[in-house]
Amino acid sequence: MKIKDIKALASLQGPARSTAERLSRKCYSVEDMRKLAAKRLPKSIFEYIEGGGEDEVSLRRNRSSFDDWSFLPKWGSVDNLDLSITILGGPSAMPVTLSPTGGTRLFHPEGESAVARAALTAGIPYGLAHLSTTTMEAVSAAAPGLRRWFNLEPTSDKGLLQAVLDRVSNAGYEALLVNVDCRAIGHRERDYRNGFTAPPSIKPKTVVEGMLHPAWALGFLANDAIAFPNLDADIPEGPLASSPDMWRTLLAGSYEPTDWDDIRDLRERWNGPIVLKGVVNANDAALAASMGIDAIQVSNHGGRQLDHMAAPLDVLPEIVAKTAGRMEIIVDGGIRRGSDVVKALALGADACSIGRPYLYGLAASGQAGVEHVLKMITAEMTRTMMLLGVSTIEELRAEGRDLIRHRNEAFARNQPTRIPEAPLALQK
Ligand SMILES: Cc1cc2nc3c(=O)[nH]c(=O)nc-3n(C[C@H](O)[C@H](O)[C@H](O)COP(=O)(O)O)c2cc1C
Repeated sequence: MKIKDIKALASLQGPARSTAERLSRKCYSVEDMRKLAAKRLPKSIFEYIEGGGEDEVSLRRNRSSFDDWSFLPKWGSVDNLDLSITILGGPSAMPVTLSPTGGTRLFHPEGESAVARAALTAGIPYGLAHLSTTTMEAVSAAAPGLRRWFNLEPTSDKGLLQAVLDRVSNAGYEALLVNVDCRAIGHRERDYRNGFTAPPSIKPKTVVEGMLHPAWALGFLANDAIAFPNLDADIPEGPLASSPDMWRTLLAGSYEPTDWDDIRDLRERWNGPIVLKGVVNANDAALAASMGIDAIQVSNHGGRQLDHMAAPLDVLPEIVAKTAGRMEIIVDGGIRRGSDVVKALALGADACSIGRPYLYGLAASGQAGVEHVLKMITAEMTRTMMLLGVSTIEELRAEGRDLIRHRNEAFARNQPTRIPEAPLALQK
């Protein structure tokens, strides 16, 4: 080889000029971003994101359910590939939304505002947690123009409920995401073992963890203490931010609708769309549709609540059949690739939602990290649809069941239809 050939081969890269460029050089998947987040965060904080309830069976199933489905691509032209959809009466650049996550400033000082700006850049809706660490008004101000949904933890006190609904509406949130899977808090044993409290309390272990993760610790100490300001008006006992037991206090029950009457009541009070989040039971989905609920988010809370719960993808076909187009269906839990979104849509979902993937991005690199995660998912969806042979989401959903097959279905098809006769020699 001549010197000039070697020179042509050597592609020396200069230093990255922006965080986005740095990420695009070293982060090719959500899993890569997860590893970056794991390096940046103290173990107890990272495991708070990662963990699930009890033995984490729901958590693992969420992921494995996607591996059970295989693609059957079709050959044909793919023109003007378009990922955009209409969901809850408005546009989204792709069939992905950002699911609410409480305590977000624990992971990065810019917290929910950074997530909101990234969602705006990507052109997709963001569901803000009632237990967010930034006020709903500040998130609105950070990303005007963003389609904002609010994750309501309803209270049985109707006066208080109405005050929260008025505040949510005044702050420009168009839809409510109402939890129906949090009547008790899941037993997240990683958190207990790690001594995780929110806000983090200072123990010798916390100091050591902070020293080992100086970038996180500096950001954490230089910014406002973690608090849940959306609750300020409605928690009579004062600043929950100072109580290490606040998660348990909050989720002990008083914020959950006790039954369907509360959902009916909410339907009458709120003019915009309502999404029930945490439905996996097809009968509940049908009941919600009959009450004029606009959508459900089929979800097991990312495996963080009830363990041994069905994976959303596994129950999706049944729910789609039972609701028969009467409501929109969003699916979350275990989505880590654009191809996962394509699978859920092929099975009849209208959109998917993600939690941990965008938190990994946020923890690793703030707004740029969330944007990079969304760019990767967009690129993966685009590539998957191209290879599958579909150009639009409408086409994907219409042809869905012909383009995807469950492993048990494939196995059943390959089984002989009758038991073969024994060879003559053995019949005697
Ligand atoms: C750290 C963390 C906090 C969460 N907080 C909330 C919350 O406040 N309200 C809620 O409805 N769901 C919450 N979720 C669940 C997500 O909205 C979503 O259902 C779940 O993360 C989806 O699964 P995935 O993380 O595998 O994408 C939280 C999830 C995580 C990881």
